[in-house]
Amino acid sequence: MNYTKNEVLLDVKDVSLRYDKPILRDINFTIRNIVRPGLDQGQVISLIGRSGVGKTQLFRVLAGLIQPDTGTILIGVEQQAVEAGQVGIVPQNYLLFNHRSIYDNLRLAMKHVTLESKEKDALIQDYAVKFDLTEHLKKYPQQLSGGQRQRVSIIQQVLTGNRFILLDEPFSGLDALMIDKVMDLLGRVATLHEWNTLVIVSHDVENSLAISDTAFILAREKDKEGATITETLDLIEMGLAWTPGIRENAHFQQVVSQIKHKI
Ligand SMILES: Nc1ncnc2c1ncn2[C@@H]1O[C@H](COP(=O)(O)OP(=O)(O)OP(=O)(O)O)[C@@H](O)[C@H]1O
Repeated sequence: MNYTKNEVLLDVKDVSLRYDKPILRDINFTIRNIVRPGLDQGQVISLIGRSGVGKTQLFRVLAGLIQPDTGTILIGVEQQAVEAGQVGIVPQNYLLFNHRSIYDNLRLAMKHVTLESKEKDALIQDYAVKFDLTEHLKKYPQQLSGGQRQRVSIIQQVLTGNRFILLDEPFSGLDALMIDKVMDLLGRVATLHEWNTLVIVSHDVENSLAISDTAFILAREKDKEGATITETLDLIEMGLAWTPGIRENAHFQQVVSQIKHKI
């Protein structure tokens, strides 16, 4: 596979968080800009851990929504400390306004984008065609299925212009067909711009690994409190990244089963 990993896009250093007990401990990882000749290849990273391990807290820290007790999160090529609003978030209960149409929801997402009104409209129409939403633009969120709402929610974050998008459990509550659709969508979002970086927080080992170039396993170590990164999987080096149909691959299934035993 012909690629290089260049500048740092996300640097998480010594992050810890505690409430009445330690939740996150010594979280350290770096995401670099992957460059593939002839492609706008973005980054897709998974943080995988079992229920209750601290994924949602890490999600909130990475999004700048809560301050960790120690550590720093630097984002973008400029490596600035993360602040709420700089990172697109797709939480489990998608953030859509129910009293506004899908078009208006998307339009609202572009509030701070410096484009003329006509250009914003053209961009929405363009994304709607690209991502199968044209027939839904006039509808209201409640008239859409969960999977369709999720697609709108992801596109909404793309339209804000944020290069980083954090997704909390993007596969939960979706049937197999919808999972394939969201995988396809995420893969396409990741190739819209080389700096686009998707960070998936999930307990779903198989689907998370299938879409990622890198995965970090979040778990508790024996006799230690608080979750930390216990393993890093470089799926590119393992020959398991960027391959459609990878879930059928025997080596991939072996890796999935090993990770399921470790979390
Ligand atoms: N405000 C809080 N005060 C005290 N403890 C909290 C608070 N919020 C979360 N916790 C604890 O932090 C731990 C991690 O919670 P978190 O929601 O991050 O887990 P999770 O991995 O996202 O789980 P799930 O997949 O089930 O949502 C849990 O033990 C939880 O009880």
